Amino acid sequence: MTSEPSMMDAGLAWPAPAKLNLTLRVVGRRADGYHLLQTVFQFIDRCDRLWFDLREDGRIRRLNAVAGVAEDEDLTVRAARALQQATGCTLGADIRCEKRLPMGGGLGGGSSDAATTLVALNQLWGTGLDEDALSAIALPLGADVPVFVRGRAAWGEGVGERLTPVELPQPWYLVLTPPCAVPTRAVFTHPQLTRDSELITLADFLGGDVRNDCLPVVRRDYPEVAAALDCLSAWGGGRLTGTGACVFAVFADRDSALAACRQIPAQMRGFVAQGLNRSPVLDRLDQAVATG
Ligand SMILES: C[C@@](CO)(OP(=O)(O)O)[C@H](O)COP(=O)(O)OP(=O)(O)OC[C@H]1O[C@@H](n2ccc(N)nc2=O)[C@H](O)[C@@H]1O
Ligand SMILES: Nc1ncnc2c1ncn2[C@@H]1O[C@H](COP(=O)(O)OP(=O)(O)O)[C@@H](O)[C@H]1O
Repeated sequence: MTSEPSMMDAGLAWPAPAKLNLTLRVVGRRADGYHLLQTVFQFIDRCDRLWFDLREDGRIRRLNAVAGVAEDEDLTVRAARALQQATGCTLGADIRCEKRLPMGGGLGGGSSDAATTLVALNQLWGTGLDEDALSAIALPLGADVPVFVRGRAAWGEGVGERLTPVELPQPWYLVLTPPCAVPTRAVFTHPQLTRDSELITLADFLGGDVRNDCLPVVRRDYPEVAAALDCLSAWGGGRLTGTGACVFAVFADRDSALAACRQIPAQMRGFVAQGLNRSPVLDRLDQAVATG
């Protein structure tokens, strides 16, 4: 079990934070198969880290390997190319990404890497797109990418692109990372997935209406996730983020989260992190703007 070091340790890196879905209701399905959701996104201070070196020759290269992800499929590379295409920018970049967030974990790491690439290169290339324009490029890369571009905790509707910023408490979370990946697509194509949850309002969520419609099918098909959920039963029960595999419990302060963390069986992996209503990528952008 680990706790996140301060962002001050990140040097010149650009952070790509994880998100948690504090609730996730599947309320319908579009003609193209995408599901309509009601969800609440909050960031946590656990991040991938990215570095960008500009190139004059227009090439986009990924310098690190990512297990199972070819360079051309990497969301950082796709994001950079999408920004080039949208703006006609002739500059390129060498991209290095230190992966710290599990893939297929429901923490949105790949989506966050893509968003950080858009935000960083828009600044470093001087392409000058505003947040709305960047979000429009973000959405085709993944339903989760716009919330990371906007960088504010949000009530999300549609496929997750209709975002209303929300100010939430910023508690501490114990996040368990079961040793399995749950592909988002596998959950959304599951015949037993609930797809007709009643619509609620943000006020209902704030009043305690919290659920994740993906949980029953994920719990049943992934015993590693079920074990992690059971581990958190002593702390009010585990909750699933996104389509999983990661699960979390909520704590009022860091010490209680760390104390719970110490009681988790040694073979169970996880970490303690704080909820954030503002993404650290916005602070890094401010810093880049201030230093030119
Ligand atoms: C479910 C959520 C909740 O935050 O998170 P994750 O568990 O993936 O982190 C997201 O909506 C995921 O967003 P993201 O991971 O960007 O998904 P995408 O790449 O756009 O879609 C992956 C696949 O999931 C399905 N999909 C995704 C989103 C959605 N609203 N309806 C869907 O049916 C589609 O089949 C799509 O081919
Ligand atoms: N830079 C990247 N980091 C993580 N995953 C990536 C990346 N580029 C592409 N992917 C693909 O996106 C998938 C979803 O990754 P991720 O966003 O981390 O999980 P989730 O959608 O469950 O939150 C991965 O399984 C991988 O195939």
